[in-house]
Amino acid sequence: MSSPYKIAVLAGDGIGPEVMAQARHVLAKISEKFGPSFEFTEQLVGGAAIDAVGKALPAETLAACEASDAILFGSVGGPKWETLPPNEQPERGALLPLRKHFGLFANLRPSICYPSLTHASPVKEELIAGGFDVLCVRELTGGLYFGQPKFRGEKDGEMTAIDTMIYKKSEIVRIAHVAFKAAQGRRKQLTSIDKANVLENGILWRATVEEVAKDYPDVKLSHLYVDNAAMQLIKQPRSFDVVLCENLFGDILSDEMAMITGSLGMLASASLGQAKGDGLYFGLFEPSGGSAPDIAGKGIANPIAQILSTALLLRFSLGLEKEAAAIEAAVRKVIDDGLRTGDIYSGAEGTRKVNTAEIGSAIVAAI
Ligand SMILES: NC(=O)c1ccc[n+]([C@@H]2O[C@H](COP(=O)([O-])OP(=O)(O)OC[C@H]3O[C@@H](n4cnc5c(N)ncnc54)[C@H](O)[C@@H]3O)[C@@H](O)[C@H]2O)c1
Ligand SMILES: CC(C)[C@H](C(=O)O)[C@@H](O)C(=O)O
Ligand SMILES: [Mg+2]
Repeated sequence: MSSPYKIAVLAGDGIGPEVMAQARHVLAKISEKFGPSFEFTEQLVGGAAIDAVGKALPAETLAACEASDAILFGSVGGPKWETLPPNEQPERGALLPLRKHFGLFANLRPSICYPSLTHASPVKEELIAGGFDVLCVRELTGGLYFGQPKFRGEKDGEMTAIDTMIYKKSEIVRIAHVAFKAAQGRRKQLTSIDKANVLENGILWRATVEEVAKDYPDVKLSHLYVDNAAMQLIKQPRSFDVVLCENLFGDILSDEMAMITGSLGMLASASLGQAKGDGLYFGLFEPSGGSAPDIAGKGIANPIAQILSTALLLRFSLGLEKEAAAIEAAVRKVIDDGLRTGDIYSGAEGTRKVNTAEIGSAIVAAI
């Protein structure tokens, strides 16, 4: 793979376009400073696409993604489209089909609270003194999100809803390998999450992860039921390194991890398929949070999750490690310098409240 790299840009709805603008400034600076060039194709997705062409994932958008090296995604959804039939809504009509279409089964959500930001976390500061750094590895194309049958309607004389949780062993094996390999490159500790005391899925999940663990004797594996995990994350956040979850549990626990770092606006994510021959991955890179209708249009959203997702794109899909690291270092510097969007501003001494564009410009300048 070589420059110019092709990136499909799907900004979407709500704060999506606002934070995406800052990510684009960051990429422009990366080109200027380090040399790689990018070819962007901006495409409609989600509610914006419904409004423009009547479909959450237009064929043209999908074709542009297929012709790209990676997808940079903003966020989709919002109250405006909530009354549409479920399958036509932005999330189920665009985001889930994109994940499934490209086989993006591995969702990495690095949850990092910089030491200078611990005051913004709702957990007791002494519990994360020195920082918090946990990687959530979430299975993304299975479980309740996609299992069939799915049904909502009249059954046995009353309204009934059915969602089906299905995991094949092979799906658990491949995501477990991702998590163990990630742990090997970190603090060598893996916590696997399940509900094996109640769910058949949980029993298969735990037994399969135990089997895969034999290939990774250097990684210390432990298991937690998901309810206990939700509690332990608050009680002793620093006891975690890599956390492996099925799809729904990972969705929920990753928002919790994001709050430990101070805000959902800090949590980046990479959704990856199988590694290609060159060791790189086709992927979709997006903030873990949504379109934030409550703050959209005000220019105050935190663009850091989008900017850090862009760094993950450079690392995993393009192999531009030095450039990715430069973005991450710039974000850390700006946080250390005390700049804060409203979601991470607590009035602490030495900090200053800024808007989306101001923190974006500061990150560009720090690169
Ligand atoms: N990947 C995605 O596109 C994605 C992810 C999650 C939710 N959604 C959709 O977004 C819509 C709104 O969902 P929701 O309100 O439950 O979740 P949300 O993640 O949009 O917002 C939850 C809370 O976090 C805050 N927040 C999120 N991102 C922020 C940022 N960058 N800076 C500052 N604050 C931020 C919001 O202001 C809000 O208070 C729904 O339609 C939902 O389905 C989309
Ligand atoms: C919008 C929604 C479908 C999505 C999910 O549940 O996966 C989001 O919450 C996320 O965390 O990426
Ligand atoms: Mg979520």
